[in-house]
Amino acid sequence: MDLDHLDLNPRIVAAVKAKLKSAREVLRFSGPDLQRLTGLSGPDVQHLLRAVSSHLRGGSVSTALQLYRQEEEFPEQHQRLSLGCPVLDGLLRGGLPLDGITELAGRSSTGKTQLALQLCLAVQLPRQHGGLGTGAVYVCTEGAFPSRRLQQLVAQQQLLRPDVPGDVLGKIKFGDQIFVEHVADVDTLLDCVSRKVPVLLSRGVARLLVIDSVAAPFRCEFAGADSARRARRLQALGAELRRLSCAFRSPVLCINQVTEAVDAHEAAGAGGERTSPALGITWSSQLLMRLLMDRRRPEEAAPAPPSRTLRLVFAPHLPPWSCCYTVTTEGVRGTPGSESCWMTRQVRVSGRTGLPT
Ligand SMILES: Nc1ncnc2c1ncn2[C@@H]1O[C@H](COP(=O)(O)OP(=O)(O)OP(=O)(O)O)[C@@H](O)[C@H]1O
Repeated sequence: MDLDHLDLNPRIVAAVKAKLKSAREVLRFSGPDLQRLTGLSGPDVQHLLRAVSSHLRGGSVSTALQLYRQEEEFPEQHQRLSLGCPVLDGLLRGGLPLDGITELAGRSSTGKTQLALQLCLAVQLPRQHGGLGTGAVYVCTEGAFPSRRLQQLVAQQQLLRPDVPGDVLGKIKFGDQIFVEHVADVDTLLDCVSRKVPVLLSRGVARLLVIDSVAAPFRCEFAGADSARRARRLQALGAELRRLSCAFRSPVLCINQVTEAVDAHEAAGAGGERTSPALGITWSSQLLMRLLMDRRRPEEAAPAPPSRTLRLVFAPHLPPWSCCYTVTTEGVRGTPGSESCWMTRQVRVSGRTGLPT
């Protein structure tokens, strides 16, 4: 009997054993109830409760480092959705977190939609290959869903994913598990994420939500004077997306546009950044993680730097990194060996942030 192992006066143990069978049972009663039941005094009952709780807790406190190292014991908590590229997955420590909103921002033609489509295929793979074994919901707010490009990516899966056996890829009907919805305004978008998407997620037919793009309806609908109403709607959207993500342990990927500084003076005002994601601080505060894609135009700085770069702007669990990537017929791939910490580089170059190099 575990009551015998408690570090207590034998008199207290005997009184408890007369009425209860285990230490766990002790915690079902309040202090006064235990006094009535066992006939012990108030201080004796306090000793008893302290001894029982420390015995059941095991007497140890886990540090954050210990929890981090317990990855194998708690695989669910550490599960990620693979992006289908070992370089990008390595930088993201396995891929997208399942709880929270990830934003993928960038200029036009940087490859945001390409990466989102790649994720819609990756999510369908079994868990041992980095997927979640189910489909995706793709909400388009501007333009039509790129079905032809999706079919091309499906046909090229074997080349993009040589790590996945051909028979596993052959069995999956990739095109049948992507649920596409077109919405044109903020009301329809909110209605879609609060009524339609939960049905698909709750039935388990999808575990990834992509919104391409989140900025379009908000930019069209709200003029400058309407900023308070826009902020409220953005908060409502963010709250609903976070609720869905946490309730169904499903990553939410929101594609966002960027605003560009027109001259060096304006860029200096934005911390030296030429581009900044649209929708401002109200939207930024809804995010778990922000990724920024960039692509140099031919007319931009020579000697030519790498033409496409992906940057992790912020994430609570990751250092700030960037890497080069390519977009080919097969999909989006990080360039091996191109990874670097952009914050260190920025501090070295500008020396303005006050952080040590
Ligand atoms: N079949 C393909 N083969 C190779 N590269 C392709 C193919 N289709 C698209 N791309 C590349 O992807 C880029 C466009 O990517 P994508 O449509 O994802 O851009 P985006 O960032 O979503 O832009 P926007 O914000 O304008 O929608 C093109 O610049 C092109 O280089």
